Amino acid sequence: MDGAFDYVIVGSGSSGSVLAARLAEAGRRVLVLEAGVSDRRFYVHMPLGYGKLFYDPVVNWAYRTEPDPGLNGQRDYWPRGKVVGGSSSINAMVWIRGHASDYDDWQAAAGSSAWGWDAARAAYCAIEDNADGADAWRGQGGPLAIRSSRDAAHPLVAPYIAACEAAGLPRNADFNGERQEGAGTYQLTIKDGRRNSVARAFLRPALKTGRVALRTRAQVTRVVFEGKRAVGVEYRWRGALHQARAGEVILSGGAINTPQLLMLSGIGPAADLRAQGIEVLHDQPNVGAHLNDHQGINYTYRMTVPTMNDILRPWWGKALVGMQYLLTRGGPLSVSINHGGGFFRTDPSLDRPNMQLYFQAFSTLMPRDGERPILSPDPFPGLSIGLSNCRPTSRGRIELASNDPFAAPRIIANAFSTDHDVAEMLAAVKFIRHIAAQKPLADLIAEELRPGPAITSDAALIDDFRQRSGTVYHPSCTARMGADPATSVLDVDLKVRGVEGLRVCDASAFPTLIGGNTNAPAILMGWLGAERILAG
Ligand SMILES: Cc1cc2nc3c(=O)[nH]c(=O)nc-3n(C[C@H](O)[C@H](O)[C@H](O)COP(=O)(O)OP(=O)(O)OC[C@H]3O[C@@H](n4cnc5c(N)ncnc54)[C@H](O)[C@@H]3O)c2cc1C
Repeated sequence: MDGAFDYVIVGSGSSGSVLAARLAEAGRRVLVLEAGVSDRRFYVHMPLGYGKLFYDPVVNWAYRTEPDPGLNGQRDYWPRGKVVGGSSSINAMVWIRGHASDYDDWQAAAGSSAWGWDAARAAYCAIEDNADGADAWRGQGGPLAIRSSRDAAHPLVAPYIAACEAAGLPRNADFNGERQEGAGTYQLTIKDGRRNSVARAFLRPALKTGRVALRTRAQVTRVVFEGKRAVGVEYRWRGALHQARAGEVILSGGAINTPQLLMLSGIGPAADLRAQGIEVLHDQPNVGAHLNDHQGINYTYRMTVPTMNDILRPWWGKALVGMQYLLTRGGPLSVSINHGGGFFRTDPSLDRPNMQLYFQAFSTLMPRDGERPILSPDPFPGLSIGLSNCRPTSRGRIELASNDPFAAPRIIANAFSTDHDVAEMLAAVKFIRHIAAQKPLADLIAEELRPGPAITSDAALIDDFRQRSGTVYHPSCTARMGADPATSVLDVDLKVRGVEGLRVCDASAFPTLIGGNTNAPAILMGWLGAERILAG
């Protein structure tokens, strides 16, 4: 497999698979090395298999953060896909582009319209095959099937949206349309009742061209350099170390593994590398820095009417929905866990939403440390209204814990480490209660279970979200792109500054965190990244 490739891409995730497909489409020969396993697994394809994948170490890096003072000293659990398709093969399938102005922020950081909203919008329209058809905002005919959860929505979604309206949040039929703010249902990367990962939509068709080779269970251990030029990678496959050479090396290992791999290859903060016994090739303090992630929390209610708990918990219900799924590819197992959602502002003077809502017509009162799968529904009718912040100001970092490439890096999340993030989350959780207090939803609620009616003061609410919140799985910016060499790792063409022949293309390259879920922007990164790479 050595020698004949124009590019070697490390990781087949949201960015890497799209990049591979686009480079192959342009006639280039690409080798994709993926540390994880094949995605040909039932629970990857069945949308509600999400819960089964959440803690499964076979398909999941299953990271733990360092004890986080902002989360009352707890170690948060950070799942990441370790499987073909990367995190797009284990995620909750919500398709959100983010706010248009997020891409103005990218343009400003990159100093180039190549990453601005006009470019992003055109790319999204080309990427999408939206079942609702094309309009000024949506695309149709692209490789990635998107469909709204509207038609399969649980009966409780309607009272939820009506309650949001009563709370002052208008109904919104398309969060990816002209206006992000409002309440409604999500668009999902689901096709014919099956998860539509990047493996399904991009990589598998690309493999058929014969210009892309994929090696699974192949974990890259370092980039191989001749002088300061990257000429290939070293990887472990079937118990032995191998080398793959290519014209260029592109790291698409995600926001945790890419900075780890850069540091293992001698690119990172010099003192930290030396402390691990790694020879410094290029001193780059921004590698692993600027870690940016969304924090989320659920408020959980006992209902007076049936929720999905009532059908998903009993054995006969499981059998029923299982049969329904196998026979028709429909029913509760064919949808995302997120039945509804929304975006709102905690302060009307803000110029864009700063909070995202998730409505789930079931409850799990999920424990933090995985003693129980998250889809083990509670033995009563329950539902959850969750939210996460859009643009937190807290910053964490990724550090090497050791120079062993098979050891997990240290994740220092630093959640809620700024007064800003605490204040806006406090305002946000109060708004959840405001929604739940509105008719017609309020009439269906028996009681608030978490945090519970005893938690009312600001101090108690803050302590509650420090205790119960956690990542919503969107770590980004740890090898970020930017026009300013003093504060970024990559130039506008995604090239790693200070060396030759090496680029990064994944969520670690985001200049700033997008206000919404990160699969769409990671796919966009692969799509637009291919254009930068093909331009030279
Ligand atoms: C549980 C969960 C739920 C989520 N829900 C949503 C959602 O509903 N909507 C949404 O938009 N986003 C969601 N996300 C986030 C979104 O999926 C990610 O932001 C996005 O997939 C990241 O893309 P990426 O290309 O940066 O990395 P990934 O997709 O994670 O890909 C990285 C790939 O590189 C491989 N790799 C890493 N290191 C190496 C190495 N050394 N050698 C070889 N291969 C390597 C990994 O195994 C992986 O396959 C969720 C994420 C998770 C984990």
